Amino acid sequence: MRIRELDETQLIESFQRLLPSGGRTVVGPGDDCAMVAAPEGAFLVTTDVLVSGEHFRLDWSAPDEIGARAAAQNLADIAAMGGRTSSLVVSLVLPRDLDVDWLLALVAGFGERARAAGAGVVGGDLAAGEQLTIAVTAHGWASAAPVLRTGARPGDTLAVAGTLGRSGAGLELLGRGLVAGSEHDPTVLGGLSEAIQVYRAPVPPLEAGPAAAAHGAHAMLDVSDGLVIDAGRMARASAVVVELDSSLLGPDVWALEPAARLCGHPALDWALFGGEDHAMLAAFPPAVVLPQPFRPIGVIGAVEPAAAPRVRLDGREVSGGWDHFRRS
Ligand SMILES: Nc1ncnc2c1ncn2[C@@H]1O[C@H](COP(=O)(O)OP(=O)(O)OP(=O)(O)O)[C@@H](O)[C@H]1O
Ligand SMILES: Cc1ncc(C[n+]2csc(CCOP(=O)(O)O)c2C)c(N)n1
Ligand SMILES: [Mg+2]
Ligand SMILES: [Mg+2]
Ligand SMILES: [Mg+2]
Repeated sequence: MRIRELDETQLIESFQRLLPSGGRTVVGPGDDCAMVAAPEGAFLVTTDVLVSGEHFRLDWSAPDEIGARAAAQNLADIAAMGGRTSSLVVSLVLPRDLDVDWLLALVAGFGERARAAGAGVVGGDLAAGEQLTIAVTAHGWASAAPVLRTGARPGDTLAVAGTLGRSGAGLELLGRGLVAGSEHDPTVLGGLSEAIQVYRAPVPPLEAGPAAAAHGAHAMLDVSDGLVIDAGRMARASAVVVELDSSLLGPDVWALEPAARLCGHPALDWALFGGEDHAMLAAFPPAVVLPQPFRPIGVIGAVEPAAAPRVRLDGREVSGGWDHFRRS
């Protein structure tokens, strides 16, 4: 069945059983607004939009994976402040010939990730349009002070929780046709399946966010556009130099080697420049024992007189990463 055969009310009703209400929802979908219990501590809001062809492709991902990814990247932004998500709203622009079961699988994938994070899906909006688009807003709270991008200090340890470069590698494998995307077989090409899986539906280490906050992290963000470009954002916001140590990126590089051999370029490139794994990148005071699963990947340095905040890899300046509007 195509969605043009249903009306809006029928569609929304078919979503209901797929969406968690969450522990803080007072009024869920159905009224002019949802009502969510006001949080203690800081109230957090973030939004991210996903556009077919730009963030996902219908022939590369299953609908539940696209839904899971839409939830994951918004949940990761709340976690990257040291917070937890209370509620999500999700607005969909849908081509009229979209298959109803396909759409319900997307909504189910979204709902499952929200449920796993303890968040309610409390509303959204629907419109018809040519380009399938998913716009998500997440609301959350941080019980301690939120961890901003601005607080990194010289001497801090730079650490990461989660994977780097897997999504970028998966994207390249799919883009080069090295995986039968449409067959959707996770066993294809054995060791490469992790990269493809992370591309299709990343699993950010959400609990690492609040854990970092509880351990006194000075600064944090999630790696959405690439380690180097996102570390650069921390560097500028904090007016520091981020010093990355390539020897500490070993676990990511090793995991990416099979894909790198296939694609013919260094695995390190994905770890440095690949986006969308949504790892947590944080600066910790030097004496802190890092909370699980953070691992050190560098240090924070001071900006020299007349120099600019920047990122260096093994002492050499480095730049690059994903940008929606500039393609090199
Ligand atoms: N259209 C906009 N209007 C106002 N602020 C914006 C707009 N787009 C982005 N911003 C703000 O700019 C900042 C950076 O946005 P960005 O989307 O790069 O962060 P992010 O969501 O953490 O990363 P990503 O989108 O790559 O996951 C955020 O604080 C965001 O709210
Ligand atoms: C089909 C397809 N082509 C390219 C990419 C790569 N990509 C898109 S957006 C983005 C960064 C984060 O985006 P945002 O800032 O919008 O969250 C990256 C790495 C993809 N995921 N799917
Ligand atoms: Mg964003
Ligand atoms: Mg972010
Ligand atoms: Mg981005």
